Amino acid sequence: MALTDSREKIDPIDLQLTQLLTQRLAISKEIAQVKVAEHIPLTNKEREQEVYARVTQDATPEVQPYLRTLFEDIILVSKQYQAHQIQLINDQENPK
Ligand SMILES: O=C(O)C(=O)C[C@]1(C(=O)O)C=C[C@@H](O)C=C1
Repeated sequence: MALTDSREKIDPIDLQLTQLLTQRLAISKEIAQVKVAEHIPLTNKEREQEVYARVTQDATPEVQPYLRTLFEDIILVSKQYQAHQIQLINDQENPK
């Protein structure tokens, strides 16, 4: 199969992933707002382990470690986004 054919198959998948990851980040932002309101820590390691277990459970052993790394990165970015949202809320509540 030609390289261009494979790349044409990847492109719509990237678009879907972008849409889904954007939705995921929007939910992450909602969670950040709840965390500020209810004084809950940003990181929940137990929840992260649950996510890794669920997303890898039906995967083949060959791709499992790659999915794990992907989701570690997704959660890392989710937490960076939450930290930024929390900072914005705190700045609004305590203007300098
Ligand atoms: O479930 C939460 O508490 C979240 O903030 C979401 C999320 C995630 O992106 O999946 C992010 C940070 C936590 O450490 C665990 C999970």
